[in-house]
Formats: sequence, C-alpha cells, structure tokens
Amino acid sequence: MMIGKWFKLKSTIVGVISLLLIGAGFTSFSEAGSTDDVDLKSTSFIASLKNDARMKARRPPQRVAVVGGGIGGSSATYFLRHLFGNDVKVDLFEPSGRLCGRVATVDVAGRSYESGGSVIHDKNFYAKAIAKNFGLKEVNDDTGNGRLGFFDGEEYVLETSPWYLITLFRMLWAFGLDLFRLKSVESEFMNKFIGIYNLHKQGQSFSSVKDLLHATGGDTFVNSTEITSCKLFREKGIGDRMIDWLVNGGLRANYGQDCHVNGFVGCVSMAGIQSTLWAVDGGNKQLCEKLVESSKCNVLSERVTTVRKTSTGRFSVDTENTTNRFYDLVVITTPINRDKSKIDVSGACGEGVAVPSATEDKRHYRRTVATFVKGKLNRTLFNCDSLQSCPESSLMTNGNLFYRSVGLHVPVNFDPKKGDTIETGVYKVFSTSSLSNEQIATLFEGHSEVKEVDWFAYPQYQPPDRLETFVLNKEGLYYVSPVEWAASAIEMSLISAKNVALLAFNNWYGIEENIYARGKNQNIKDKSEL
Ligand SMILES: CC(C)=CCC/C(C)=C/CC/C(C)=C/CSC[C@H](N)C(=O)O
Repeated sequence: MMIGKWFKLKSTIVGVISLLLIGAGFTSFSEAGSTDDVDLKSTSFIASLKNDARMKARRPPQRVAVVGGGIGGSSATYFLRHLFGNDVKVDLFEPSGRLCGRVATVDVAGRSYESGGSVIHDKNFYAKAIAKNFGLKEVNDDTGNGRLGFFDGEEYVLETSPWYLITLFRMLWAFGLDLFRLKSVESEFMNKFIGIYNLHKQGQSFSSVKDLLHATGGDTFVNSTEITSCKLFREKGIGDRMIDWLVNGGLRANYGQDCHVNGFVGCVSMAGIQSTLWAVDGGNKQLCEKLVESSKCNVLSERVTTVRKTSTGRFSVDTENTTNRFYDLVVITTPINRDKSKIDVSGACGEGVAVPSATEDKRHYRRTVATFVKGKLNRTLFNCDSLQSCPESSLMTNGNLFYRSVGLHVPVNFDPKKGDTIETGVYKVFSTSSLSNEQIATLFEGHSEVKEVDWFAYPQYQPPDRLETFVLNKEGLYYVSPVEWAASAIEMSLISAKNVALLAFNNWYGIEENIYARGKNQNIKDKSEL
C-alpha cells in the first residue's frame, strides 16, 4: 500500500525529474537549506546589536503605518513589531477589512477552496517557519489519482501514470535529456535564491529588487529578468517541445501567460508545478490572520488615498475618511498601478526617486478569472469517463484556447478521517475572461454549482522587467510590491516584507553596513563562515 502511494506521489512531472537526479547522484541539489536558516523575529540580529551605540542614540519610531492587508502587509506588521519592539504603535490599513488579499478562499457547495495564491514550495522557508510558529498544519494535495496531463485542446499529448516507471518512460520519450537540463536550471536558481534567508538572518537588507536578486544570484538572476523565459530555457539547451508543453503549460496555469514572461518568473513557475508543494490546512489566509493577530496592530478598514510628507518631517496617511494621521514610518504593500491601487505618493517620495504612479505607469496587471465548477468533465473532450480516470490537472499546450488550465481541487479542510473523499473536489478553470454558459457546457457535461472569482492576479510580465527600489524616501517611506515584477508568489511577498522591515530598521538606526551596495558585498558573510 505504502509503495503504491509513494509511486503515485512521485509521478508528477518534476517529481520524476528529481528522482532521476537522485538516481544520478545529484542529491545535494535538493538538500540545501531548511527553516533553521530563518529567524522570523530577527532575535539573533537584534541581540548582536545589544551594545551598539547607534541603538542607544535614537528612540524607536512611535507610529508606523502599513498600507494593505495582503500577505506582504500582514507579514510586515509582524516583522516590524519584532524589529522595533512593543512600544511602537502599528496601524494596518486594509479597506476591505479582510486579510490576505490575493490569498483567499471561495465557498462552493458548502465547502471552502483556495481561490488565489494556493501553493507553497517546500523551500519557501518564511511560509514554512510562519506555519510552524503558529501551529498551522501543512497539507499536500495527494488525495486524487495524481495524474497530470498536457492537453492541446483536442487530445492529451502527454499524461503521467499512477505508475512511476510508466511515467518515467513517457517522459524520457517526450523530453529526453531535457529532463536533466531543466532540473539543473531549477536547482541552480532555487539553491542560490534560498541564500536570502541567511542574509536576512544576519540583518542584511537590500534597497531594490535588483540588489536583492544580485545578492542571491549575481548577474545570472538580474539578467534572467531581462530576457524571456523562452530565451533563458533555450540558452540552457532546453528544446522546443519541453518549452511548449511543460514551461508554457505551467506558466499558463500559474501566471496566465506563456514563456514570453521574464526568465526569473519562468523558473519560479516551474518550481510551482513540483511534487513538493503544500498549503495550509484550513486555508493559506490563516498565515495573515495569525501574523496580524500576533503583531498586535490596529486594523483600520479605510482606503488610503494619499501619503504625503509634512513640514515636521513625518508622513501623513490620508484616507477616504480621515486626514492628518501622522507616522514616522510608512510601508506600502499594495501595488500602485492602474489596475490595482491608485494611492498618490508624489508628495512623499525622496528626491530623485521614480515615483510609483497609477496614471504614469503604463504596465498592467493580468486579469485572471478562476471559475469553480462542481460538476462532471466532458467525457468526449477530455477522453476519460470518471473522476478517477480523468487527469487531476490539465495544463494547456495550446495558447489559443478559451481556458488556460483545468484542475480538480479538494476543500481547504479536506479530511479523509471525517469521510471526505475525492468527491468533495471541484474543478478550477483559469481563463482570461468570464466563461459563458456555452463555454462551461463545452468543458462540463453537467454541474450543480458554478462560482467565479475575477481579479488582477499578477503582473503582465514584459521583459526587461523593471527591478525597482523598495525605498521611496529614506526618511521613512518603503514599498514592498516591486518584487512582484521579478516574480509574484506568496513567498516573494514574505521575503520582500521582511527585507523592507530590515531596511527600515537599518536606515532608522544608521546600520549602514547592513544595506547592500551592489558590487561591494560588504558585510555579507559566506555561509561557511556562520
Ligand atoms: C528562484 C526559484 C526557482 C524559486 C524562488 C522560490 C519561490 C518563490 C518559489 C515559489 C514556487 C511557487 C509555489 C510558485 C507558484 S506560482 C504562483 C501561483 N499562481 C500561486 O501563488 O498560487
């Protein structure tokens, strides 16, 4: 029984690749890093400054504002609290009053399902450490038949099997040595990127997305954001079939785009179709709820319209309801963009800073419609006849279809011990616009409920993507969201929020040596020195 289950789990595509490499003796690829590299509360960094005169020369800020209650904002309240201490008054502005933004659930047929940021990687150590710290349980979606299919709109060009050896044979036949090449690129990117946890643990912070990427992956990372994923993977020797099927199929499901996105986000997307993904039992949004509760901040359900610098040197955060609330530090965690939030920060940015502006910035966020269907897949279209025999996830190898992926998902509180089976699953269909009744009828033979979630989910990538500053004003105005233009994911927002909290702290107390200067690498210790 156990072996059967294990084979099934490992039969996802990248699981197969990992196994191939383990067989080939490359186990170290997948073993680097752990939650021990994470210091959520920056305890050791603060302790290292105990006798530092700079900490005594200035009092902590009195009032801090965090704008936006998504995963970035919720975690920022927690990181700031632990860096600046209990005396700081922290206000969190979230107009909806609902925490976690794009990490949300939707109710369908009496159960809740992840509707936004739904998966977390096993090497996403901030998310892992937060879950562990608050006693949240990690769950892997290994409830169904584990089958993944690549669908061109008419037939499956490739399908995994419940049997590992069959999957392996099919994959080798389809992709040959590209399996190894892809895994090698993924391992290189992942293992460099997780260096960020140790840097943050030492108190290091990075003033821009470019600096953060440079400190972890050097020119390789920075350059990867300047070219398309198609080009990056081709330069690594990966052939067109793997790009058309695997890379594009994954990107359509994860980012609603294809390999014309930047190379870095292409690598993150590939990490997002691995077998080592997890979610929080009961819903990922609990990460935010626990962080905010623990940070003891005030949540204000007001929409921020303007942030401006006052003559006294503080910042005023004005909302639709109130003006003249003054803060020493302000952290904006919601994207200022025509499709997202229109906050005016022009009167608050420092000299020479490119002011984020919802009117001037021509970039777009990508509209994503997630349609949840409690129903039965069209047997003729998908060439299968039951929940058990149809692929659980279908990635599209064809960009001209009206849907971008179709997958079966179980509720966030799925519990076989309480009698839950795969029958509790609903299909999630991603598309660029609302599905018509005819389109739903094309995909499903019948359904009892349909729910739609329509939002601007992630950036519309167009390399070279701008790797902008986190510092809008060194005197106390910071911005978490630019990280999304390198890649948008739950962990990217957590890393950015932690980085901004450290940056605000280092700037406040003048711990200059902990602010990374590109090319100098001062004070960054090699992992072996720790
Ligand atoms: C540099 C590399 C390869 C990875 C960086 C670490 C990281 C951020 C991994 C995240 C992988 C992941 C879970 C991707 C999901 S894509 C976004 C998706 N739409 C979602 O959030 O649900």
